[in-house]
Amino acid sequence: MIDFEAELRAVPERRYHHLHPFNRRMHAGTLSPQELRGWILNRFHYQRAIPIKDALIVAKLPDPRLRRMWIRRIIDHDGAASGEGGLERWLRLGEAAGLTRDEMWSGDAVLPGVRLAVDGYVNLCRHGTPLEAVAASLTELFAPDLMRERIAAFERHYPWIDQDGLRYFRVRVNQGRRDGAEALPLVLAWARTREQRQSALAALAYKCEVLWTLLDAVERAYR
Ligand SMILES: O=C(O)c1cc(C(=O)O)c2c(n1)C(=O)C(=O)c1cc(C(=O)O)[nH]c1-2
Repeated sequence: MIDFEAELRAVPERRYHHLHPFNRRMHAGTLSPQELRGWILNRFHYQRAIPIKDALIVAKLPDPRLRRMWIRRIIDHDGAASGEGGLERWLRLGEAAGLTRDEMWSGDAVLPGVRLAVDGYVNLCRHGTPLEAVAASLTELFAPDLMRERIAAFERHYPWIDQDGLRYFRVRVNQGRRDGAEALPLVLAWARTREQRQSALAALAYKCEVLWTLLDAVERAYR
């Protein structure tokens, strides 16, 4: 089992979007305001799809304990009431960078490649097994460290974005750690056969490609 965990962790080590040139430039401080706004706007399209894919996962879980665990992810993003939650915090990030809520909610300016990538992730969760859908979320084992670096990079290089706008990432660091710690044991327990392990590894690799493709599209459009 240790070996399988190492195999799982090796996928994002090689292919997660922290390695993407656009992300490297973000952290080096060389993105223009227009590029950053383009990233935030297109990432909102990803963010708004997360509670939808999580609802698809909840519908596949046979056990009340697991459904309770996974439903919390939907609340994390949608909030328990209007004006709360991760989507709201992402909108505030966008506003701090000079975007309007209408621009982000309308989705009019979302790039075609980003739409396809996000559809790909949602459809994996719609049509895949619970094992594949949960395995795909395991990029979250890597997201918290990336976000901590991102917070430092924003504070240092993009001071024109108000500190309050960064709350999305500050809150998300701990949520992501908890999500990853919850999902990993499920994947390790469910993937018993070689085929199941292969399907989990393939789903995680696909998810890395979704995130990579999103940055490819943004990099090309706003340069
Ligand atoms: O900013 C990032 O680098 C990043 C990456 C990821 C990820 O690895 O998919 C997520 C998030 N952020 C995020 O904010 C988030 O809510 C989230 C949910 C999920 C998921 O697959 O369930 N990934 C991510």
